[in-house]
Amino acid sequence: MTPREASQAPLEFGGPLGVTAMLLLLPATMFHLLLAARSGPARLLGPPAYLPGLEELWSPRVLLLLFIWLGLQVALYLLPARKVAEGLELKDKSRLRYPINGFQALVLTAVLVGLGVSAGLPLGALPGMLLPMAFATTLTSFIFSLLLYAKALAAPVSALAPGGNSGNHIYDFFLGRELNPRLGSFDFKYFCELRPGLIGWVIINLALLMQEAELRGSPSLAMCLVNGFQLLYVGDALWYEESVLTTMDIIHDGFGFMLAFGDLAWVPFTYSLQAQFLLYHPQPLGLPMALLICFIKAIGYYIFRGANSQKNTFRKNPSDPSVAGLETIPTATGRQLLVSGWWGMVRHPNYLGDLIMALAWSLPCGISHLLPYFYLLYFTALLVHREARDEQQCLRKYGRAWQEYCKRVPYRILPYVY
Ligand SMILES: NC(=O)C1=CN([C@@H]2O[C@H](COP(=O)(O)OP(=O)(O)OC[C@H]3O[C@@H](n4cnc5c(N)ncnc54)[C@H](OP(=O)(O)O)[C@@H]3O)[C@@H](O)[C@H]2O)C=CC1
Ligand SMILES: CC(C)=CCC[C@@H](C)[C@H]1CC=C2C3=C(CC[C@@]21C)[C@@]1(C)CC[C@H](O)C(C)(C)[C@@H]1CC3
Repeated sequence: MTPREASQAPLEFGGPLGVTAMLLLLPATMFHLLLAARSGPARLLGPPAYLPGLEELWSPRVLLLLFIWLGLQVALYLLPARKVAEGLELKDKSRLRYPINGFQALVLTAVLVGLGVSAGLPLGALPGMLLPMAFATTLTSFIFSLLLYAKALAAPVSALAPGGNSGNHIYDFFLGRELNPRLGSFDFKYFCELRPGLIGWVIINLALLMQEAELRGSPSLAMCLVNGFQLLYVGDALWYEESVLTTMDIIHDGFGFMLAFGDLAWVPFTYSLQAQFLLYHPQPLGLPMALLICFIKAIGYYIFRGANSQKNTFRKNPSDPSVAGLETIPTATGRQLLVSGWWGMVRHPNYLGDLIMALAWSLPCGISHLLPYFYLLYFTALLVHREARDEQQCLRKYGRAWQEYCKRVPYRILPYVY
């Protein structure tokens, strides 16, 4: 790219040095967590009990399994959809079209896995394959991101993301140069964000539950709660699939290593950490505590769903009766900002609900180890950073109206605290 073409967008994630560190640290952290979960002490901090050799990580059979999985999800994505949604307007004033059939893909995957298991598919063997599977997925994400980078070299300037075109190769490879890389109508980012990793996560959880039942006669209450809560989260994401079209990932971020690795490897292998931990470290959980945890999950889900649906309904149709009575601030762009309802409580009520749910996912693992709380810690850091990125974008987009909103709603995520 010539310097003239390089975008002037401010560098994020600590610039080239920061993203180089993340390129190495993210996969290293994922493998550390996988090893720690199966080790006796299950320490989050401190060195792993051992370092696996290449023969433990590399398996052509597992790579083939991964490709079968990706192929299956591509096939389900290509099935006729109940609806085709339009994305937000792009720089060149066009709108992309997206199939809405993610929930259907989840149900069909469940049916296929169910049929497979009843025909003797050894799903309980999956937990023993997590290390080589994570290795194959990391390698695939890396090669995939290189291909995306190469593809973006031929993309028109209007197709590039605002952030991933600094001219620094490593930085742009990490953030992603092209906003919506596609092959025909197949959208790589949209597909990866919601399908193979997210559905793979619940399949890994289920495999861990089945393995626990094989080892101990029946699945534990803690394992059932973790499975149920995370299945609800994934089911919700796919049921409300259309709302992903207005997230930062789709409308702002390019598709590079961060999202490719995040979607395909990080989500299934680290988000299943609580279930991995429970397989190797069974935790007693009484009914009263289980009910309390369900209550916490329900509060988190109520806030998360309420806030996301309220904003999505408002953005789609501000005169919808469920949002028409809410107080708003007009902006110079013609759009309005909500200042009452969920979005009048804090500036990111959906993050608050998501964090409360994250707590409920860890609590069934007891309080003897820090490891199952990794997701809560990582997610807090991710959302605090994401919130700061979003606020900068909103300030650029809405100027004074955003400043007025910040004055009216002073707290970001947690009322009276942050
Ligand atoms: N589990 C996980 O790993 C992750 C989960 N998430 C979840 O994904 C969901 C989406 O998050 P994300 O994409 O970060 O952002 P949001 O859904 O919070 O969207 C932010 C956008 O909403 C609009 N907005 C902000 N304030 C208002 C307001 N007062 N009134 C109307 N519109 C407003 C602005 O866009 P505009 O005005 O242009 O519409 C802003 O850019 C969240 O629930 C989050 O918790 C996110 C990251 C990771
Ligand atoms: C540290 C690292 C590897 C960064 C990459 C971050 C990604 C893992 C996340 C960025 C935004 C995400 C979203 C979801 C999953 C995690 C990633 C990809 C999401 C699909 C989870 C389900 C939710 O309901 C959601 C659809 C709102 C959400 C969208 C953002």
